[in-house]
Amino acid sequence: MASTAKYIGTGALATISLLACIYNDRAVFDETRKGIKTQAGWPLVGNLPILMEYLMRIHDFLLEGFTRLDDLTLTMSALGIPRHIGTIDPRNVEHILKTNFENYIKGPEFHSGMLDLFGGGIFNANGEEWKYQRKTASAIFNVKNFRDQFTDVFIKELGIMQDKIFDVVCQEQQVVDFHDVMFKFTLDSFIELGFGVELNALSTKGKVPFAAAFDEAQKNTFLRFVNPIWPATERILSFFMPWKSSMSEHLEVVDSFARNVTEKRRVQIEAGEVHKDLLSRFMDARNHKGNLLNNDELRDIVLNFVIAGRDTTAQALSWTFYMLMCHPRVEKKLLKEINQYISDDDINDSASLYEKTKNMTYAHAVFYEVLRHYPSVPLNQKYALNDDVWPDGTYIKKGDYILWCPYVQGRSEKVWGPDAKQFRPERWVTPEGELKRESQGQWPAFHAGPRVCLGQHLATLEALIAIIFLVKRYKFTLMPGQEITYQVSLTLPMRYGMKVMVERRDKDYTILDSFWKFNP
Ligand code: HEM
Repeated sequence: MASTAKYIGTGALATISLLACIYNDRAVFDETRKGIKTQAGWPLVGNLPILMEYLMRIHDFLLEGFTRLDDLTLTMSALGIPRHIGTIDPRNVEHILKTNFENYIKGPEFHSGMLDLFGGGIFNANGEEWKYQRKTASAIFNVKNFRDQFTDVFIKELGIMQDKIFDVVCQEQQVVDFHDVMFKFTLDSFIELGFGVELNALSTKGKVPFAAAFDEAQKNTFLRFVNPIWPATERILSFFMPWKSSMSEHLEVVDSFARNVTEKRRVQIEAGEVHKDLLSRFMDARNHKGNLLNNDELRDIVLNFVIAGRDTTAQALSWTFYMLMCHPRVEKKLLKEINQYISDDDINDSASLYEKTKNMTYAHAVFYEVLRHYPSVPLNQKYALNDDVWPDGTYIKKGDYILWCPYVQGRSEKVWGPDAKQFRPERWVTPEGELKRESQGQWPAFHAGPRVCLGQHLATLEALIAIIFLVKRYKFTLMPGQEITYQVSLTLPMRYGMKVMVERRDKDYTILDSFWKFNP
């Protein structure tokens, strides 16, 4: 008996050693990919350990990888994770998203990890299921709505932000989490625009339960992409850490929020109310099978549009103010442009504000430069349906997962030149003073091609109006001693928020002086 066990043990060891010799830099049974620079890993497990080690700063880990291998396309193999080929080459990105977009879909791994939170909603859908959602939603993103309705809502919510938060913080010389305020602003604005619900997050102390659960659910969803055994891990975590809310508890909270939104609307419709927003369009629409949408489908629509409308813009605004606080030269130049274009009367006049904002070159340049450094979707993935050859000659096989990395791309000197890491909005302005747009392949902050962000003009308008309003009225200063970094998630939130001190620009005393007397 003992000798049988010994034979089995020796055989197993010999097999593992042999496999380790063959697969000495990659996951077991993974083939090498000729012609693609490869990040070498450990025998048998490939890059899995290093991925786990650097998970919480994955975007910088990838940036270091691309810089070290000195190439715009690379691959790595990791045990349990399908083969991924990553690129930051603008020509390849353009090819994947535009020229040959039909070959690249949201893959099965993406789909299953996202399913719990996003269901069959637009971010997780392919083919006809995606098409009907895109078409239905497109109808509300028109100039008339932008000019007449959206700007009004943004101004109203900014007024609440001013009265309930920033003016109070100024007066009471408190510190406030700017990131949290931006999330409340975009949540209130989008829930009202899209679904006709007044959530009043800006008037609520602390985090709204829906928002807290939604953030955690998104973080867990991202972690599923780098954890091949996530179903087991999530179950084990909830067993051993019962005091921590589990993924299913977070999902319950977001689920009931989304279902309440549609239920409320059904009651309103029965009472004879007429609505013409995103929700009403989807309630009247037919899905890809020709049926009216059921409650599950409507739940997915609501949640997909909340992530689209709330998170991305709140994050972009937060990173914008972080950059402004770190670059006083840019802030000064932006304030000059704002004061040149926008009078105090314009601030409350939607039509005038909308028209004037469109012509503010430097404000746009600041926003684009922020999205180059901090793209709200920092990393993205698709799945190749068929073999393909990218413009740089990379051979893609049917079934490969491909990645493009806007965070890495924006900071790459090979893509943006030697000053890539500098925050310099001037790069977006031509010598004639016109706004310069780079190709979508070079700057895919809003994606590109048929699946380009549907809300890019809405987001830009919302962000610019908020920037104008806030920069004109307040001077923000970073609370010292805090770490500002990103949270690894599907989008790019700030991991610990961003604490700021606030002064009104129209006051002739500085609150910061007195603040420091109390907090030396
Ligand atoms: C700064 C703000 C924003 C940024 C940077 C941004 C960026 C993006 C990106 C990168 C995608 C592609 C995601 C993917 O499928 O992989 C996307 C898709 C989308 N975005 Fe935005 N977005 C922003 C704001 C908004 C807003 C305010 C809305 C309003 C509803 C919106 C609606 C959408 C929709 C519906 C899609 C899916 C398009 C499709 O698959 O056909 N976005 N966005």
